[in-house]
Amino acid sequence: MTEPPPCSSGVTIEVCRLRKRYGSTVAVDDLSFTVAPGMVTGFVGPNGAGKSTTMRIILGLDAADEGTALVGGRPYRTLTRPLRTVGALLDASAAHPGRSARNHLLWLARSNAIPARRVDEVLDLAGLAAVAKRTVGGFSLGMRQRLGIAAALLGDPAVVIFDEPLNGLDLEGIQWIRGLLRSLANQGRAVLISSHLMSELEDTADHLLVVGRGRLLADTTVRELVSAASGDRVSVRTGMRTEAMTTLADAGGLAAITDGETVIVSGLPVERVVELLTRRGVAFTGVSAHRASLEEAYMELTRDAVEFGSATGERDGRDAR
Ligand SMILES: Nc1ncnc2c1ncn2[C@@H]1O[C@H](COP(=O)(O)OP(=O)(O)OP(=O)(O)O)[C@@H](O)[C@H]1O
Repeated sequence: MTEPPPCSSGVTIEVCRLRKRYGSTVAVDDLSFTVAPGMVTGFVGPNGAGKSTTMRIILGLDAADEGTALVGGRPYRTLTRPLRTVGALLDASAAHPGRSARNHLLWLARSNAIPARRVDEVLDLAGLAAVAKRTVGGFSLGMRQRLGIAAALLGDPAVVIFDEPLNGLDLEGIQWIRGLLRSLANQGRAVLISSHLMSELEDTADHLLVVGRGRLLADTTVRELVSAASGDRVSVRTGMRTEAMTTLADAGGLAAITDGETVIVSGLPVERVVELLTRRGVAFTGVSAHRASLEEAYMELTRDAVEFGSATGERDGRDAR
């Protein structure tokens, strides 16, 4: 058995050996990670991977069966004025439809001893100043997301947690949230955002926590993840595919055709591929180290997670998307 990671306190979010079951469903399975300040950490995994459950446990909305989740070194439930430590957006519809945006934020502010002027600051920051007096019931999804984010930022927290903040937004809304996340991280805050789509996080997250079936599959940077999935493969553009494949296979490479003009070979460095093709007179228009897309890297990781579920007979099909 591997040693449990140290569960020290004092920094941002620390999740340590967390487990949660709902009946026979294992939602979170021995999950450990930390979320560092000054960067955007993407929490990504297929539907049903356990992201929301983990976030709910961190925020004291659900109890773990085992393990600990600390925010700023303490369990959420022991924070006296939680909005001043951690701001969260889990559900954009969690505001009373009959209240105005401003009143919704005012009661939240009062409950955490936050001065009323901060309400106007966050309304401004979220681009809602002009609609502050309108009732939330008439808000579009994008406006509700903005209100949820305004609420999360009320207490000027060092830690920010957003569950699927880009879900269902138009391009303008997505760009706004991306810029906001970047600036929150640049201000030194720890920012944790979830998504079931890797493509959403590609240009947004600095660090990635990839989960599948409640387990941590990767704790890595975008660059490391792509480089691990790219392997030592070399991509060759050539009109002489058969000759290229024979030449490279003769030299010990494992070659495969991917599309009309591309041969991917593994087991040979770029320089050796160029040398072999040149020596045998195989014409080519390009040779480069193959770079996997982030989506490919993600698919590779989460496919393994699905296979794991299938092998143990626990798969319920939700991960197969
Ligand atoms: N309150 C609950 N009761 C029973 N099962 C639950 C409950 N909450 C979550 N689950 C189950 O736990 C697993 C993890 O769900 P969770 O919502 O945490 O995943 P997720 O990664 O956030 O998925 P999504 O991307 O769809 O939001 C799923 O199999 C889900 O059906």
